[in-house]
Amino acid sequence: MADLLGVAVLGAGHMGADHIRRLDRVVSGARVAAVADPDADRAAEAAAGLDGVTVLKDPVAALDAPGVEAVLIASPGPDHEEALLAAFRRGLPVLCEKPMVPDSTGALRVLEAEARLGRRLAQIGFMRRYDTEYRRLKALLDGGGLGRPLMLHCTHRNVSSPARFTSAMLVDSSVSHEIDAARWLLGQELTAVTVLRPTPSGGAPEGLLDPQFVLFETDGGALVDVEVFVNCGFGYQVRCEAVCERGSARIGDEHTMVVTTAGSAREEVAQDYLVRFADAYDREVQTWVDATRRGEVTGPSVWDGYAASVVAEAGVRALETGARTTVEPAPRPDLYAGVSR
Ligand SMILES: NC(=O)C1=CN([C@@H]2O[C@H](COP(=O)(O)OP(=O)(O)OC[C@H]3O[C@@H](n4cnc5c(N)ncnc54)[C@H](O)[C@@H]3O)[C@@H](O)[C@H]2O)C=CC1
Ligand SMILES: O=C1[C@@H](O)[C@H](O)[C@@H](O)[C@H](O)[C@H]1O
Repeated sequence: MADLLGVAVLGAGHMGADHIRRLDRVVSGARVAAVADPDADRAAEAAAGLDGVTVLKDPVAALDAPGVEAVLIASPGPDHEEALLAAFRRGLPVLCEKPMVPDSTGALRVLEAEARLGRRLAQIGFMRRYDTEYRRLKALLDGGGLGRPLMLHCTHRNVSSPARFTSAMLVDSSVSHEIDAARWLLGQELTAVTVLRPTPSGGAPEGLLDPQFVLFETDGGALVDVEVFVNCGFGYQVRCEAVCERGSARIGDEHTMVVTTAGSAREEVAQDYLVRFADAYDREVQTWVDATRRGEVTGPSVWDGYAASVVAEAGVRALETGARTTVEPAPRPDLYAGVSR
């Protein structure tokens, strides 16, 4: 391996451009070796000023560009499967943004492909596992001092949703974070889901079912509820309160700045995930680079990505039918026994 890990970044949109900046200027031990985006202008803009980088339109060709030793996938979710399978064929380590693959059949193909290799190559971008507040909550729950967790109450609000955001994406893109966080925090699998939909907000685009109220049941007898509201208009708010037998703990209120002026004080609310989770993304990518340079794969696994897709797909069916829907995952391959829960 070269002194710096050569990374191909596929997709140079919001997340891809931010990860390119991070690889170039924030994390140590890596460099951007290739940038691919079908939108050539976007790729060129994101790669501007970087030395020794190949800029292409074809994401698969980027994997064969000079100096590429690892891949960061930041294309839209439905494009992840092709990129993951192409990386696996070349034996390249991957950090893949969430959702790993939004449809569970495609996610299963990726799971089976990695299991056939017999070794882990991919880490999935559930960055909340690297957030300081989430890690404190996880340590508290694991410590057992508050007793058994009974419920998680979660809030996930975005100022506005991107163009082409669908009602299903509130579940399989936005709530995919809570699905992973709940599995990780509780160490339990989500077994059933119900989605309720109030009259949509007047601030939501025509036809978008926003907000939604999602209720999960777990195999450990806990309940997880999520208010997801992606056009709330006022701020990016992600909260989680764990209610346990002997106490409760809440995260999500810390990321703020209190501004005092002219006789009053007001709290500023982060406007998007790039601000709220900046530290988490930095830690996630640094951890991935360090592990890759050691020849290891750590963090959320392809099994975690698959599990999130199966749960989210049941959630989308629950949204469409209004019925409580059970989650029916494929068996967990031996490769993932005991991995990162
Ligand atoms: N971890 C997190 O908090 C977040 C994760 N994401 C995830 O990051 C991924 C990208 O999302 P955004 O950057 O917000 O989308 P975006 O729409 O801003 O950018 C996507 C880019 O991918 C390009 N693209 C389309 N097809 C491609 C392909 N086959 N190969 C390579 N590039 C392709 C598009 O031209 C566009 O430039 C998604 O999986 C999304 O769910 C997005 C926001 C936050
Ligand atoms: O992953 C993300 C986006 O794709 C999603 O659209 C947002 O709702 C989330 O807050 C953000 O973290």
